[in-house]
Amino acid sequence: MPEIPTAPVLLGGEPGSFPHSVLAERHPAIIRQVREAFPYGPEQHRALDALLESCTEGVIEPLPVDAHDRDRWTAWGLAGYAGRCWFDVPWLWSESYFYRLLLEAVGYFGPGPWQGIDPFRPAKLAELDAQDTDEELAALDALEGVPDAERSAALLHGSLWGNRADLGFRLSAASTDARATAADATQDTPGLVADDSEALWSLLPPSGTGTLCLVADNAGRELVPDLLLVADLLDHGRAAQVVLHVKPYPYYVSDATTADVVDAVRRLTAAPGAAHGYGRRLWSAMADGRLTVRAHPFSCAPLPYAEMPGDLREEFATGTLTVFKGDLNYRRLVGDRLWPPTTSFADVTAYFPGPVAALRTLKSEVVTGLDARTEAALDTAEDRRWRTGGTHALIQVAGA
Ligand SMILES: O=P(O)(O)OC[C@H]1O[C@](O)(CO)[C@@H](O)[C@@H]1O
Repeated sequence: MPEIPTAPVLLGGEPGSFPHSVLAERHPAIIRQVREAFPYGPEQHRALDALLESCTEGVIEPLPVDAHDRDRWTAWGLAGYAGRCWFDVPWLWSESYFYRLLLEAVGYFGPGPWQGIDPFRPAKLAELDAQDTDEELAALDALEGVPDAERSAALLHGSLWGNRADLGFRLSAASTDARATAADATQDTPGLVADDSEALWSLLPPSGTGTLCLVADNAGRELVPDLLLVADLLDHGRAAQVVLHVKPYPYYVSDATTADVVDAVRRLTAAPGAAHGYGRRLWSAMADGRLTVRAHPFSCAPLPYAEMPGDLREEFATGTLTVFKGDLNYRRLVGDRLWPPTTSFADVTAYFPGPVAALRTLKSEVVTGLDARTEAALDTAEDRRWRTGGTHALIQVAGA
């Protein structure tokens, strides 16, 4: 029997560590940002005050008794974690539950007039409306007439590096330039620390029969290039069907929901030039069922994908390829553990029920599948910053 590798689960308790800074600094900053984004009433301000106190100095509070998803969270570990310090439980769990309680505080789950109002929507829309987005869309015109393989590769890289568009990440990266280009990687270290793109293309041949499951990450300037890639794969027969997995409710600040997919497709259809054509084709693909959107509750679970429920496992099993976008999905795919970076990506994703790929910029310390030379070069050039700075990326594939 093959040995299943393991490594310590990331916790948030060590002062000075990256997870600790997320819990101690990023979460209070997110509460501030949300408070300033809407003219909330006194009840919501009081609830946000209470959450701030709880998540910085208090303990994990249970959900209200009438919460619609109390049983689900109990099954996801709340029963064992309620009453414990936020910093002492798995980092993935405390981050995830923080977003659940933030939505509770602003009345997102209702009942009441604030039900369904996404507290992160103003930031998401600002990003979609930014001039940078216009420029990125205008650049699509130059791809018209380019050979298929070249255009598809450009769109794959657009989707990959689009993962830097993460509004939560930028709250902590404000002092650095989180939008810096791939050329930021020093001369001795590659922008792409692993590149299995050939294996990825081999799983999506232009035969027109495959189903791609794309597990989306951020809305706005990540989702737009994801959708452009989807349109390209459908247009050129590399996928007959695409299932886009989004979050059932706002999460990790900028994670995409169905409303964000609608905004992104509308943004494309309203654009001039080639972008408009991509938007129209996506619209048609949604209308005739080639592109469907899925919002499974487990997409917002505080658990690794190794613990996914049977229905989701069956769904992924039917896909020709499942692509996980972004840092958080990567953490959940490989388990949120401090792996030695040379741990095999194939070994840690061996539980997955079909071919699987990760497209991700590195924004947390979780990484697998590097070769020893690359790891050593990165450590020498950048100490540990390469793991969290968002300036490096990877394309990894298993089960090809
Ligand atoms: O949007 P992404 O790429 O999933 O990144 C989420 C970010 O949030 C974190 O979980 C920290 O809050 C990091 O792992 C990552 O930087």
